[in-house]
Formats: sequence, C-alpha cells, structure tokens
Amino acid sequence: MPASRRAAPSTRSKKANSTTAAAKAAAPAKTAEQIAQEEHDALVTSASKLIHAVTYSPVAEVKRLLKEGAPTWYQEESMGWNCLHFAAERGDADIVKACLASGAVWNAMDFLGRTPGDISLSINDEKSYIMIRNEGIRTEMLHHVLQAAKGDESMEEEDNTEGANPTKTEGQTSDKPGESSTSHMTSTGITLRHEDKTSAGDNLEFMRSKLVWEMGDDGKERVCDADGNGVMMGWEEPLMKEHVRLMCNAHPKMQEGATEGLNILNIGYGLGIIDDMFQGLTPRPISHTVIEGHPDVIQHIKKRGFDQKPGVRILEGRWQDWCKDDKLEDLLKGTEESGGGFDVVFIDTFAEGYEELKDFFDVLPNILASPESVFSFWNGLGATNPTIYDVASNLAELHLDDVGMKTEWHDVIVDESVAEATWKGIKRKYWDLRVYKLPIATMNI
Ligand SMILES: C[S@@+](CC[C@H](N)C(=O)[O-])C[C@H]1O[C@@H](n2cnc3c(N)ncnc32)[C@H](O)[C@@H]1O
Repeated sequence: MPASRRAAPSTRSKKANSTTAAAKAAAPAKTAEQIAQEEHDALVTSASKLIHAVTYSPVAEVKRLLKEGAPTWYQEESMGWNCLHFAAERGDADIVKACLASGAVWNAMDFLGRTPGDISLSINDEKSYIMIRNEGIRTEMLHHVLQAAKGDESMEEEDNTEGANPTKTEGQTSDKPGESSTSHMTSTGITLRHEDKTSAGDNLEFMRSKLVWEMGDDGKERVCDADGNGVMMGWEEPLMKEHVRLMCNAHPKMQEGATEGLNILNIGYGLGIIDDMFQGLTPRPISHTVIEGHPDVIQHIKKRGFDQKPGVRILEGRWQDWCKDDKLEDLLKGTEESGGGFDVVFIDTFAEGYEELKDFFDVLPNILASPESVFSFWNGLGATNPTIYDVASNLAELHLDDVGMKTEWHDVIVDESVAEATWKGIKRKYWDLRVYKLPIATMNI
C-alpha cells in the first residue's frame, strides 16, 4: 500500500501533466489583440502602483517600483496626470527627483493644460518647481546640442552626396516650422514648437496667407491671418511701450544734450505699434530699418506712408534672407556714418518657434554697433503655461550667453482687462499669463 500510495500521486501527476499538455495543445493560440491587451493591462497595473506609491508611500518604495521599470510616462485617465503631477501635488522633492531621474516627462500636460511644474507652483513648493524647471532647461539644451550635431552630420552628408541640390533654400529644409518630426510642445515632446503646417505654425505658409486688419471686441486694432489667428493685437501696446523704454532710454545717444539719434533695426512691422514709438523718440532715430516679409503688411506700410518717413528703410523679405552673411553689407547700410551696426535691435515675428529665435541670436554679434547696443525680443513662446514660459525664457538667456550677450529680465504685469473680449473671434489664445518677462540683452563685456 505504501508503495501504491507512493505510486499513485506519481501516476496522477503524470496524468495531470499529460492532460495539461493536451489542453495546452488544444487551446487556441492567443491573438495579437489578446497579447496586446494583456501587455496593456500589466502596464496599467504597474503605472497605477507607481502613482499610488508616489502619492502615499515612502520614497524607497517609489524607487523600487521605478527600478522595476514602472512607466513614468503614463498619464492616468481621469485628469491626465503622470506620476510627476502626483509627486508635485504631494510636495515631496525627493519623490519628484526620483521620478525625474527615471525619465518622467517634465512638460506633460493634463486635460486642463497644467504641467507638473504648474502643480508645484500652485502649492508654493519652490524646491520641487525649480527641480522640474531645471529638468526642462537641461532637456531643451540637450535637444539643441543634439539638433546641432544632427545638422552638422546632415550637412556633411549633403556635402558628400553627389548631385545634392545646391539651390535648396532654407525654407525647404526639414528644420522649418511645421516640417520637423522631432519638435513638439506636447506632453510627450521635448521642444517648444508645434508640428503645425497651418499658417500659424509654418512661416512660409503664413507668408501666403491673406491678412485682415480689423477692430476687436475690446476696441483695439488687430491684424489676423486667414485662419483667424491674431498676428498682432492691440492689447500688446503697453508691452511694446515698455520694450521701447527699456531698450532706448539708457542708451548714451538718448541722454540729454545728445544730438545723434539711434540706429534701429526692427523685424516684423505688424500693426506698426513699435515702429511708430521708435519714430516718436527724441532725438529721432538717425536710421530706422524694418525687415518685413509679408506682402500684405508691406502694402499696408506703403498705404500708411511709413516707408516715406525720414531715415526709414523697409527691407522687403524674410529676416532669414536679409541676415545671411552675403547680405550683411546691405542690411547695415545707413548705419555706416555712425560706425556701422545697430544700437537697438528688436524682433517680433509670427509663425516662428524657438529654433528661429535662436538662429537670430547667432546673427547678433554681426549687426550690433557697440557694447551699449541693446537687443530685445517679443517673449511670447510657451506663454499659455507658466512652467513652459519659464523654461523658454531661461533657455533664451543661456543661448544668448552662448553668443556673448547677458540678459536682464523685467517683469511687466499684463493688464487683467486682457480678457474675454480681446480673444473673441481669435482662433487660438496665445497669451494666458499675468507677468510678461521682458528681456534686455547687451554684450557680455
Ligand atoms: C507680431 S507682428 C509684429 C508686431 C510689431 N511688433 C508691432 O508693434 O506692431 C509680426 C510681424 O512679423 C512679420 N514676419 C513674420 N515672419 C517674418 C520673417 N521671417 N521675416 C520678416 N518678417 C516676418 C509678420 O508679417 C508680421 O508683420
């Protein structure tokens, strides 16, 4: 009996095994859909555990799950939060740090457009906020270094390619707005630009769009493209005024007793607000050059007779064309009498992203007149989200430093009246912040 008792399990076991094997053989293979579903379920379980730990557990548990490979990029379905949003809400800088170290996306937007940094700001958690913002700056800097390396490589490739098209213009490269596959301002992307082929996202497309000048519901003039995007809007007038004041007032040529006016370069005429202000300076600008690319705006300038004002020169075309090395002599015409170069340079274009702004920074050392020269730009990139706006501003400061410029920032409060009526009829609100960070850059010597 003992033997049979011993034998019995063994027999049963063999039988069971062969039954399982038979069952297995008979079971239909899983479909690709089933496998995908199982993988998805496992992922959601792992992500949910991470989010739970980030919210309630000690940092050691969070680190354990991260080490196991819990997905930091996952955004849950009720609010669109990723683990970094939850870490920010908990206000625990160690957990924020752990999530960032495992690749949590710093600029993931929830369903209300809030990034994790915005959550830290909303609870006044400066330590976590700075950590998230710095991760944004670091990621963006890295992205630009990689882009530059990629650019060098593709240039080399182009040089080595027999029959490479020598007439290929800048507008046809893949680095233009709307044509890059790596530049996004989305929850998963890392850069500050939309992949957008419309007139608002593609500068060349914009140049072909029909523009209209009209009155907004706020009683202010605006110019819009054919899709109803605000190209320039009257509410920006006080900001333009501050730009002019901060760029011009401190310049030696604007001090009492000075007779020779400034040499000014403005890129983008729009409503002509800033150009009218430059014309109103005392003493008047000795030379005032405007680069304007859109044919309808050029027509508008001529209709207003702005091109006939003394010292005014309208350079028709895109700044990318006028600022090429072989065009610099033409660009600087009119400034030679006072030594060559501009005292004040301002750029405010449309349908261009950070890449283009950064490209313009590289032009500055070739066109500024002296250490007293001042550069400023419309600082509106990422201006519907406080964290992204902060990252973009810091990035600009670092890239200006790369070209030998130091930047001072002036906080300007944006009037609360920039509200409903202002944006009525406008396709996309491009400004949603209370503080405008106005940059003033001078040579770093
Ligand atoms: C926002 S508006 C400028 C507003 C101006 N600061 C003002 O005070 O009214 C932008 C202008 O830049 C022009 N623009 C856009 N891209 C350009 C480019 N690449 N080169 C030259 N002008 C450009 C547009 O046609 C438009 O007139």
